[in-house]
Amino acid sequence: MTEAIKSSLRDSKTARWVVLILVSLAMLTAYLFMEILSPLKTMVQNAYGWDNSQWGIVTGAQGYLNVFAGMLILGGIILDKMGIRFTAITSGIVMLGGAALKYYAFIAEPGGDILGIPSQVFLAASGFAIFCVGAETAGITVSKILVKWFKGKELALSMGLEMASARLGSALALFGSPRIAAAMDIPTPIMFAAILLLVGLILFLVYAMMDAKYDKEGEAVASESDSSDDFKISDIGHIIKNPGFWYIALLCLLFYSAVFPFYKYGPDLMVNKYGVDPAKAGDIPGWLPIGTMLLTPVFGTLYDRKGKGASIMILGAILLIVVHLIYWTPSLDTVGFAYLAVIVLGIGFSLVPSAMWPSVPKIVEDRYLGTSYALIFFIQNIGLMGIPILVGKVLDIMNPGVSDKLDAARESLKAQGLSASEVGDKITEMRIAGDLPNYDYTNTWLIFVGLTIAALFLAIMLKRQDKKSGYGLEKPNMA
Ligand SMILES: NCCCC[C@H](N)C(=O)NCC(=O)O
Repeated sequence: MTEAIKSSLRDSKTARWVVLILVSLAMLTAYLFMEILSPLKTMVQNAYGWDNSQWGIVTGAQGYLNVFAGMLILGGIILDKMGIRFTAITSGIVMLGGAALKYYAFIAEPGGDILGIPSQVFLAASGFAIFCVGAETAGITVSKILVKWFKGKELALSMGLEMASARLGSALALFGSPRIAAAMDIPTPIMFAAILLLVGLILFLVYAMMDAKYDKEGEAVASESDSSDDFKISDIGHIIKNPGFWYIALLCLLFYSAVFPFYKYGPDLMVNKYGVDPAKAGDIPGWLPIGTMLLTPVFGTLYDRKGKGASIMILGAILLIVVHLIYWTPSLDTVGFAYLAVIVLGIGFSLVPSAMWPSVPKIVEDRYLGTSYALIFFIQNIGLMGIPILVGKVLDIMNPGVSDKLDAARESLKAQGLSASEVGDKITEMRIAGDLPNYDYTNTWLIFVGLTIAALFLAIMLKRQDKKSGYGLEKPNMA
């Protein structure tokens, strides 16, 4: 390896793998924190008395700064202007800062209101919004890192493995978080995840040292200054004139809105509809990222070799409709159906991204690629913000009085001097025993059904546009 380092760090397979491991593990910690609260919805509501709208405010915080303050776009510009090392380390620090604020909201249990929102909800949402700025920026930075080190080598493989590692982070959060919370208390898994983010930041620092060494060799200058991946405001005008871009960006919005918010509400659906123990609420949704880790590279290879990208997206959207119809249908209320649906969701959630992301370069010119991905993520974040908020609001409207009954029980337990954790446990017991009501998700779940039907419509439109414009989405990627 020493010889290889002397010739060029990038030429060393070992060095490339070290880079891949460093950034993949850093992204694992980011995705882990992203979902650390998701499987705790039932517990959080039982312990702190949040209604569903407040849950939506916190889990939808992903987009507040990324969309409204344009931080995702700014992150892209910073990446291009300040470079990979600065952006990777800064995004690590931003994620950690946001995570610390979110942890504070749970450990300090601040009383009172901020801007008419309970302080705990406001601070948890603010922390998550800040964290998500760092996480999205880290995501685009890592893509650029992989291009820098793997272009012309094992690029697709490296991207697939990095994504698999990120998915593992989501799975660990979904399986682990409720167990830790049940054994200790709600703030503890959040604290563990924040500590892991610190490890992620250290990994970015180690990477920065390797990157600096590589840049010193001079070879990287040409590679990093390859402007095809850069974000440029002036490119936006060209991109938005392309109808194919709109079909794929809107498909991305609808499709991801039907999947990522499932992490935020799926565990609570498992408790309320399927009677799952809240300490295992994330177990069934947790199979989704595990399934996608295995299947996405398989479908990616299929697309590379056989093509049919637009058809794959149509099939993925159809599967998603089936999934959400299963979760919606009131009579399909046994755990077997919940597992069946999550398996089908795993297949759908592997099919669509494996065809969607590699299709973008077929629709937009290479020189607009960096800007296009940033814009697609920007549009996607509108859904990742709006859908959790909408679902929470509709769930409250569809379940009049349920939150009030839970509140009344909580107040009387608090008056007996019980801590938030003890109150939460007691409320959970009473809900399991049927002494307190559960939330009925039936009507609310139609939002997800509607999103997937709209996604199917867009996938069909994309295929038609492909025929018209000759993007080559149905053609293999490999010659
Ligand atoms: N809850 C994770 C949000 C990640 C959003 C990110 N912009 C993204 O789409 N990444 C690709 C993926 O499939 O995770």
